Amino acid sequence: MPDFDLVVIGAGAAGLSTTALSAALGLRIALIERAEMGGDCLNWGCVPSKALLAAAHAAAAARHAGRFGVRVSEPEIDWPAVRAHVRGAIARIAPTDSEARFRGMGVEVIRASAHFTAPDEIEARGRRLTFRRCVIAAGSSAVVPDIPGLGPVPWLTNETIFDLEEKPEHLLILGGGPIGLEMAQAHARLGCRVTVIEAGRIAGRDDPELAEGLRRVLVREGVTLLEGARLASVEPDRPGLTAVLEDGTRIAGSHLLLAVGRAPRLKGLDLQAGNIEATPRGIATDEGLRSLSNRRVWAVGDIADPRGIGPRAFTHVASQHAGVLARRMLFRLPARVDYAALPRVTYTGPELAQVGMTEAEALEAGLDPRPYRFPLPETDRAVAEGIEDGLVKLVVNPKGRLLGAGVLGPHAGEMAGVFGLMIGRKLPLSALAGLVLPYPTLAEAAKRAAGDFYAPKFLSTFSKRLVGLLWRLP
Ligand SMILES: Cc1cc2nc3c(=O)[nH]c(=O)nc-3n(C[C@H](O)[C@H](O)[C@H](O)COP(=O)(O)OP(=O)(O)OC[C@H]3O[C@@H](n4cnc5c(N)ncnc54)[C@H](O)[C@@H]3O)c2cc1C
Ligand SMILES: NC(=O)c1ccc[n+]([C@@H]2O[C@H](COP(=O)([O-])OP(=O)(O)OC[C@H]3O[C@@H](n4cnc5c(N)ncnc54)[C@H](O)[C@@H]3O)[C@@H](O)[C@H]2O)c1
Repeated sequence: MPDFDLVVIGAGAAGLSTTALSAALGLRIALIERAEMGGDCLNWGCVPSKALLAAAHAAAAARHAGRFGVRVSEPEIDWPAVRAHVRGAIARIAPTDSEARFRGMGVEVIRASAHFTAPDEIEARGRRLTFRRCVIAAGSSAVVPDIPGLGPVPWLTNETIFDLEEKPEHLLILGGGPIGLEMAQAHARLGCRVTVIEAGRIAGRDDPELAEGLRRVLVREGVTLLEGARLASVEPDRPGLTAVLEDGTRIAGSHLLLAVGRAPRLKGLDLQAGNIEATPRGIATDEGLRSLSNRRVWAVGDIADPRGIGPRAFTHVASQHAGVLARRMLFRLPARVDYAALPRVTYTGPELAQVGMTEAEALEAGLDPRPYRFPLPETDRAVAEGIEDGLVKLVVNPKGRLLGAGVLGPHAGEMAGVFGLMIGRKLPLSALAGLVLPYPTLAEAAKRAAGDFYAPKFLSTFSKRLVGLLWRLP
């Protein structure tokens, strides 16, 4: 008889969702966490970044109030108070992820580092635990690239940037993905000089038209974006550092944030002892998240690398994984991860939201996509609120099925749910085109874009003739 029905390694978003579901269904569980309960999302990811952005957006709103006839002077940034707001947001949410809450569910929470000692055994804090099933939810951490001179430079990652006691004077950010862009705008709006060094183009996974709109906003707000730029080396300075690009450009900065992607936390798990196969992208699983080599073991969240699909580092994916696991591992029903309707949002102002495929991805998949666009500033709500940037772009197949949708606009992430529902439930585009939306809302742009798909048929010569004929009837 094993010690536990289930051992979960990692109490981040993925491990906690899995544990909560399994505990509610009566399993005997050990949850092992070596650092903070709540993992990256609560402590060093989503929550602190969104809290910092909220402070930054408040500063931007104050700066722009003048155009509505509301005059305020340049906002003063009280950095310790901003930090207190960030810490406060974490503290407010922490009880939900706490050891006490999970102990209350009957879970044994062990605060230690876990590693495999056998295919059905784990060791934590010198204690050996046997299990019937094990779920690896050890997450990912920031990639630290091999850059000459990086050693002596005090670089930052998401695990340290939220603890800076003083506002950075000139923040250099390596990488223009979601982390780089969110941190760039947050710090720029809070009064720091910011330079982003991006090897490709910013928001490289998002639709280029939407990324272009975001680029304009960031540049207007004073962020220096160096795209197609390669960092050759860094040199320590007192204070700060100098970044040297391959073309010889030298940029002096006070701090350097590394935001060039994530790597799965495989080290220290002793996967070999557990007979668990892994790739550099994570634990190799089937599409239902079960290890390919050890059938007692499953992987969820950032560390899972489902075959042919690959990892996706989002908190909502961690919850989706827990749902797949519950169906497959607990109820033995067929279930697999499916990202066809997956939303992702970069929480800049404006937000950049993408659901499902971009036009380029649909083209690559040979789906003959048709793009339909509507600029947000053309909606009455945008006019009333002085919104000058934004776009809705729908990617539709020839039969009128939504394959993907992108929105650049204020609170764009709030529109993502509707698109996710349409793609996930395979609703025809007419469902969106015919939707009665409250007036005036920015979401009307999505309805107008959908309407353009039907406009040629609706306004055709045939339709006009038909109406003409019907009009003559008594
Ligand atoms: C700056 C930033 C902002 C983000 N913003 C968003 C956002 O707005 N929206 C969104 O959806 N996603 C966001 N993400 C991504 C999101 O945070 C991750 O996808 C999510 O946290 C992954 O959850 P996880 O449980 O897989 O991993 P983690 O949260 O990393 O949890 C894994 C846990 O396992 C523990 N662990 C590791 N190894 C061991 C071991 N051997 N023994 C015991 N414990 C171990 C770790 O200490 C950790 O607590 C952001 C990420 C970052 C870095
Ligand atoms: N709002 C959100 O949902 C949110 C926010 C932050 C992070 N995340 C998650 O975390 C993941 C990681 O984010 P990220 O921004 O670190 O990684 P990323 O992989 O999304 O982007 C990294 C960027 O760095 C660039 N890059 C890589 N090496 C470089 C180098 N040597 N020099 C210059 N540029 C280089 C890449 O071209 C890319 O544009 C995201 O993909 C996402 O899944 C989500």
